[in-house]
Order: sequence, then structure tokens, then C-alpha cells
Amino acid sequence: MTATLEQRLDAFRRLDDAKLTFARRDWFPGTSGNLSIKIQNDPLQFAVTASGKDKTKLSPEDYLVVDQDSRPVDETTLKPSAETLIHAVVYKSFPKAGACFHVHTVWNNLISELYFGQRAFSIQGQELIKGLGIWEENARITVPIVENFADIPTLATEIEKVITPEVPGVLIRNHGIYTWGGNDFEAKRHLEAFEFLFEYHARWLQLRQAVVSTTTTN
Ligand SMILES: CSCCC(=O)C(=O)COP(=O)(O)O
Ligand SMILES: [Zn+2]
Repeated sequence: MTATLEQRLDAFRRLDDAKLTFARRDWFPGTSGNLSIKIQNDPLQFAVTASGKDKTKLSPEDYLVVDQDSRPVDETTLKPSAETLIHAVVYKSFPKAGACFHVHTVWNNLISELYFGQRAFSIQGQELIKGLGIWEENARITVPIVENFADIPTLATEIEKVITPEVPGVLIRNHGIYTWGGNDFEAKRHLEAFEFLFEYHARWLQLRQAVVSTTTTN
């Protein structure tokens, strides 16, 4: 069965909301980023941003619906995001995922490079970890980091190997983050929590370095 017009329009409207919210935060520099919302599981169909668009704007040609092979379901001149395969990997790995968001920010890029040697970024004891749906006392999270392969099927395969149901995100080295959730509300909350944790940690390292320099030079 294919997605109904009503289901498509609902997904497109939700994508508009998420896109404009993230655009106001400058989370789509240089047309980067892509967003998707799942419409159905069996067979998999999801609405995804068209490739190369200015994601700070709305137009009637912003989204299209693709299938489990990342191919457009309808006849269209629009090209799905170049990274659609990654969205498909997320939906296939986690059938409960209902939305998947990808942004490039300075903070997620800095963290991905700083911790690439360990192939993971860990952080503990931060209240915003609860924003990822993890409520245990003094929780520690580990976000996997993969190399930024130019070949998207290779990148998608690497992502498939490291993503886990415990932590809803993966960093791509000097590229950005993919995060997901049961629906668009949850995926947005996860993205905001991740970005807070990355920025906090990077700023904390800077501040600590500044304090160490001041105390050793005085
Ligand atoms: C100019 S950003 C390079 C491609 C990228 O990483 C991205 O997120 C946007 O690609 P899309 O095809 O989804 O526009
Ligand atoms: Zn990207």
C-alpha cells in the first residue's frame, strides 16, 4: 500500500515546522542537513527533504516520498537527499523510529573531530541526558562517531554497524549528527539535547583550559 495524500501532507507540514525551527538556529549552513518523517513501515515509505535546497526557505518542492530503497515513490523531478540511505538505515534498524533529523553545526563537528580517535564521545551526569529519554541516576551516554566516507552506501553501512537503541544518535566526523525518535517531537528533543551536550562539553574544555593557563601563568 502506498501513502495517502493526507499522510503525505501531514508529514510535509511537520517537516516544514522542524525545518523552520532548525533554520532559525542556523543549523542548515550552506544547504546542509536533511530531515525525514516516516509515513509507514510495511513497506517502508518516508517523506524526506529534496537534495540541495536552501533549507531556510519553504517551497512547494521541498519534500518527496521514498521507499525502502530510497527511490521516489511517485514520478517526480525532485531528487531525494543525497543522504537518504542513512535515513533508510535508521528506519530499518529501529522500526519504532518515526522521524530522523540531520544537521551540521560547529559544535557537533568539533566534538566529532576531537573524539574521533576513540570513535565515540561519552558524557555523564548532565541533566539534558534526560532529553534523550535516559532517566537513570548519573547516566553516562556514548555517542558513536564514524568516518565521513564520501561514498554514501559505505557511510550508511558504517552507521548501521554502530547505532544502538540505547542512544538515538550518531556523529559523522567533521560532518554532522543524525538523530531519530519515535516521532518528530521526540527526534527534535533528542537533537536539542545532543546539541546542548556538545556545546556544553566543548565550552567546558575551553574554560578549563583558560583557567589552567591563568593559574599557571600567575
Ligand atoms: C552542502 S552540504 C553537503 C551534503 C550534506 O552533507 C547534506 O547534509 C545535505 O545534502 P542534501 O543532499 O540532503 O541536500
Ligand atoms: Zn550532511
